[in-house]
Amino acid sequence: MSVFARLKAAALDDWNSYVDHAFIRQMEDGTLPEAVFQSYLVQDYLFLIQFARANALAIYKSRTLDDMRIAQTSLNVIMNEMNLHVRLCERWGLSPADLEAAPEHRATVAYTRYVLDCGASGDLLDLHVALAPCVIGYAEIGKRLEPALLANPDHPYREWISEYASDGFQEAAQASIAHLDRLAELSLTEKRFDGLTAIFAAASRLEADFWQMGYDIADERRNHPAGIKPLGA
Ligand SMILES: Cc1ncc(C[n+]2csc(CCO)c2C)c(N)n1
Repeated sequence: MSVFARLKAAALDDWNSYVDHAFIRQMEDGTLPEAVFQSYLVQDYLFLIQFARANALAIYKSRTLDDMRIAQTSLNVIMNEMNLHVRLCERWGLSPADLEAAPEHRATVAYTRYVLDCGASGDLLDLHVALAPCVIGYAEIGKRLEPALLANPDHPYREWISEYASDGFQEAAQASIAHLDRLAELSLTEKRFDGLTAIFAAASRLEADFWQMGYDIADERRNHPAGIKPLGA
């Protein structure tokens, strides 16, 4: 059993609250309101900037060139992934500069700084366990949503789904599962497993909160159309 499979089994409720969130179900059947998706995507751009930093931190925390290359590859994947955000946001009249200038929502701050702190205060295994729900979860979600895309080529979220269902992302997730096993061989003890499960469970819950944030920003906007500017507007 891979370390990832053990972590997922140990934190299954938190994992499911993330990969089976209402946001994913509504995306699957195409009923996710566009305003919710938009709010999510703007924050996700800001999230990716911080995750680029987390991968830079992974290079700093690496002791071998192999570990460095893995973080470097991940950084490249993130830079590519941001093109999707730029492309989709352009259609709503938002430039990359607009995206970068958007205020971070508290859910974005909570998740990204939590991961960065796992890496700053822990070792490379702690950091990669904190990063695992992000990489592996999105690949699992992409695969789950792929049939909806095949059934409807005009699916409103086709670009997003095909990005995460793509071979590139599926391979990145497999590489991440294998890398966790290699890191664990060096430093995972049974005593450490509970602490790593706590990190994995927390990151999964923060992913679930990230989906929820899309609805919260859209609600805040609806309730204060011209008034108080909500966080992450
Ligand atoms: C909230 C949130 N969680 C996960 C991802 C997906 N993701 C982020 S970085 C990366 C590749 C790193 O190797 C992947 C797959 C996202 N976009 N937004």
